[in-house]
Amino acid sequence: MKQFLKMSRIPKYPVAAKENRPAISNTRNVTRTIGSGLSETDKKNLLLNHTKPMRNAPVASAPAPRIKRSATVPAPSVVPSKITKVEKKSAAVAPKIAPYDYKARFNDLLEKHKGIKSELSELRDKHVEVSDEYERVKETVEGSIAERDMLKEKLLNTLKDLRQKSIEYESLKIDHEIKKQENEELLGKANLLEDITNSLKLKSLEFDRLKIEFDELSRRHKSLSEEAEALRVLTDHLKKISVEHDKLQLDYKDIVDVMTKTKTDTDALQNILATMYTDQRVLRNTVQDLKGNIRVYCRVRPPLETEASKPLYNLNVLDACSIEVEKIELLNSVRKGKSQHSFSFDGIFTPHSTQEDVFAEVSQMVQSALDGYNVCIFAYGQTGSGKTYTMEGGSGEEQYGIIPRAINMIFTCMGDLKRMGWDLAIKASFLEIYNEVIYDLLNSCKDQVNHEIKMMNSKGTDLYVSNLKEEEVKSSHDFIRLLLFAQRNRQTAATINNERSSRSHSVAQIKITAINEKRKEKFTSNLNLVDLAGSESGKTTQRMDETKHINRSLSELSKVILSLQTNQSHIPYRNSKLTHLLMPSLGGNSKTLMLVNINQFDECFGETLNSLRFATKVNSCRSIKAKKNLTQLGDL
Ligand SMILES: Nc1ncnc2c1ncn2[C@@H]1O[C@H](COP(=O)(O)OP(=O)(O)OP(=O)(O)O)[C@@H](O)[C@H]1O
Repeated sequence: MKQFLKMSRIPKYPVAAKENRPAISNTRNVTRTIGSGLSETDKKNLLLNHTKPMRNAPVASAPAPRIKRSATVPAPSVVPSKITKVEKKSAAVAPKIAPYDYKARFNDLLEKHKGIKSELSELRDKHVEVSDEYERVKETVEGSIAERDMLKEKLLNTLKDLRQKSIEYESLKIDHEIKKQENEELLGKANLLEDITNSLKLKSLEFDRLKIEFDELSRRHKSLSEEAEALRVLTDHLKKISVEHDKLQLDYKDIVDVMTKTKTDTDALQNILATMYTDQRVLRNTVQDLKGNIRVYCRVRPPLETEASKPLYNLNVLDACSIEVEKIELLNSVRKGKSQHSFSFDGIFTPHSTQEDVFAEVSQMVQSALDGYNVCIFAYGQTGSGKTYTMEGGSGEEQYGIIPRAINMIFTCMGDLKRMGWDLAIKASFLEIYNEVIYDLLNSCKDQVNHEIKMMNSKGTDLYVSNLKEEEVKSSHDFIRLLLFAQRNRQTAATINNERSSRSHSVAQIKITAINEKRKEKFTSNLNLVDLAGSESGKTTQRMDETKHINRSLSELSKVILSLQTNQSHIPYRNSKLTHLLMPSLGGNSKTLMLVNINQFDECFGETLNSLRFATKVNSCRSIKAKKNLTQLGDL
């Protein structure tokens, strides 16, 4: 009932607006209504009404705090009637105070006032709490409303955007559709293009192949054109040749006739030539026979530059064949006075004579060897008189001595002889006789084998040296190579044995074999080219043995020549290796040429006289006639 009364006294003013509230102490009714007028359910409803809009109210609806709430509060006019009823009811319950008892009634009222006052105070506290809560809720609601408004705006914007995007999407969709169509169209075109590209590729390959074929054909065409041009030129040329051929055939017939006649003439001429050559040989031989089969020439060596200061004896060349040597002895010497001697030979070579001059005379002897005679050419004289220079010569063709010139001549004449039907074979050997021992100069082996002079046949007309190397020579170059090899071998030996080359006889043997198949003739001849050891007497005992051998072989040579001169029945060839070896070249069936080499030095006057005297002796043996070694092939 109390509560009901409290509720009926709810103030007319809205509770939320604190500042607008009237002062509680001024209105007793209002205080009472607020302190006890609200039930718990009302309070809850009141709270819910304030909070509900936050959760459940639509965002768009604005809060309506006071006006609506105040509307829910019962109008003040109604409240008095209700209070009246309540007072009536409570009056019925409370002990009845006598109306006159004012004091009691006053105390009762005081008590009631106190109760109402404490209730009012509680209500005030609660009101404050509720107001605070309300303010908080209000703030939250306002924040939520602002947030809601913001979200609403955002939502609106988003919706706008969405609408815009949707429009754009629609337009994009349309675009996409268009693009899709276009893409499909393009795909179709691309497929078409791919087909076209593929077919173009095939065409390109075909084109390349055709280009290669075309190039090949062009090249062939070009070469064929060139060939055709060449053929055309050839055809023209052939036409000309054909015309010339016809002409030549006619000429050929004439020439064949002429050649047949010429061949007959040539044969006749060849016969005449062969006869003439034979006659010439006979004549040459006759001349040589008349000149003598042993011929002697004297050669005077010119002093060398290094010898310019050496005193010379007088040497007068009297004519082409005679010289006079003269030495005036000093007054204080043992042999005082003038020593003058004259000598005559087949020819004199002065210090000015060249190698060519010498060979011009000697070549007749080489010719004799080519004509089939055995020939021996030897150089005699004291050491250093120019024997080796005369026989072998110096370096360079101009300085060539008799040996290289002889071989050159043989090979030059070989061509002429071949034209006359003679085939020549040349063999060469080189040996050295030192202290009566034969050394093979073509054998470079240090272990020297034993060499003996032996007879070729029972007649004893031909000799050979056992174990001697004999090389076939195909050209003068071959021969020069062998000559140089022999020279080197001789020099090596000379180095081992000092001055051996001056103290030994060196022999170059050239064997010529000629065959004329047509005339059935054959001959062999030996050309011995000898560089004798120095003829002077030994000056030291160390050289005595050598000198003995040299002197012996030279005196044996002298003896042989003298025996031949005096037509002795026994010729002592075998007394020395030298004479034995030269037997076929010195004997009746041979031609011999001796070159006596002399110096013009005063100190050599004695040895010069000895050499000239020996040469004179040899020169006097000229009576025996040489015989050609010719045989008929049938007799071989
Ligand atoms: N007619 C010449 N003209 C120029 N120099 C020459 C002539 N004769 C010889 N000589 C030179 O004189 C020197 C001696 O000559 P060579 O060696 O031929 O003498 P040799 O009699 O053979 O001596 P040996 O008996 O020692 O062998 C050499 O240097 C040679 O070149």
